[in-house]
Amino acid sequence: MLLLDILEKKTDDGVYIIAEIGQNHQGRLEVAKKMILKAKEAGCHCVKFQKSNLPAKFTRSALARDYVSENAWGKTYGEHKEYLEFSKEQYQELQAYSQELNLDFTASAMDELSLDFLADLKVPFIKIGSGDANNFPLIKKASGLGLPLVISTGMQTLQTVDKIVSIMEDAGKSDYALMHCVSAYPTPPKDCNLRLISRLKQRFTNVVIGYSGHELGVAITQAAVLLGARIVERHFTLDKNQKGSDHRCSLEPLQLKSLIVAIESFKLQKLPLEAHEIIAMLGNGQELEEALRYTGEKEIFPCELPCRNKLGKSLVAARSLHKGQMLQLKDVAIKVSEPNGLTAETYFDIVGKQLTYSVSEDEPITGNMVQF
Ligand SMILES: CC(=O)N[C@H](C=O)[C@@H](O)[C@H](O)[C@H](O)COP(=O)(O)O
Ligand SMILES: C=C(OP(=O)(O)O)C(=O)O
Repeated sequence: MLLLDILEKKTDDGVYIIAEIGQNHQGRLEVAKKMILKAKEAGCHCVKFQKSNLPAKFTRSALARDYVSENAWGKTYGEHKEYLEFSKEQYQELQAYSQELNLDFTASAMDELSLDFLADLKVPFIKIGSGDANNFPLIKKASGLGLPLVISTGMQTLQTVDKIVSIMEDAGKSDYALMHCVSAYPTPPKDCNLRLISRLKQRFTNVVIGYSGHELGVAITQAAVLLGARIVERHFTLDKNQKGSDHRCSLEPLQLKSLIVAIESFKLQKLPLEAHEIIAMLGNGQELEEALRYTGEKEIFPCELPCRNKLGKSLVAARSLHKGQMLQLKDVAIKVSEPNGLTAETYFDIVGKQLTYSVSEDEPITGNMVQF
């Protein structure tokens, strides 16, 4: 598999291309199959889905909230997400179909139960999406499965990325990649911050760096490869005008194919190029200049806040907790919560701290509830 060859540094040739089908299948198995076929025809190496166990990923109130949106597939957010989830049998069917086409098949594991589900399915690698990049217990568990990992870093600080790398080091794991990602749909060119790819490569010299892009078009992703990204992930759609939150920033089959043809024409051994060389080569003017401008250290960008508020993970009570109690790890779960609680990266910081309020099971733990 090309991904393993890249992760094990056995080749400096080839960029591994992931078509992120995600939830662009509209909840329909036959659409998902058609997308797999089209991704193969476009020249992708892998098709990827998103796997959630809803009560494990979301709190009850996050699932019960009204989802008033033109992209909603249900009245509540829970009904919407349920509509978009495939069953185990459907996953097996999609996996078998991808295997027939000689295409890697995987999904992002959006909670610990989904991680077990994907490991049982024997996927070739596990994707950890940006929403879980600060979910350290999930990442720790993933690092112990003996499967390669591709970890996105949208909506996170450099400190969080450092922590991911230290979890990998503690697990003795080298077959993993970090993806530069900005979680805004679509990401404006000025927020793409592509130079962070070079920054990540300098800081983590032994780690393969990739790019998971949410911008419009293909030029910025080509630039990411010219900066040295060895794995590319883009959302994929049969038609950008369909209902659904991700279609607009997705690539249609012809666009995806044009991206892959362009990447295949690059002389990878001569990379990375400097920003001015990339602009001269791709000639895409202002958008590319904006995307290649260094706008500072890796941090949570303002354009990512809507996504972080909606899908970022919080600390919640794993059981009923009482005022005065000293918190232990087993008391705390990590979920998307409505409203948000303390962000997931504070998980290990709250051990041994005293609760100043009682909290019911599945309710968020907020900063004012803990004596720091
Ligand atoms: C951060 C993250 O998980 N992002 C994913 C991957 O990029 C997205 O596909 C979301 O699942 C999608 O945008 C959610 O849309 P809605 O809320 O309409 O189901
Ligand atoms: C959220 C995901 O990806 P990214 O953070 O790379 O957009 C995902 O793969 O589910």
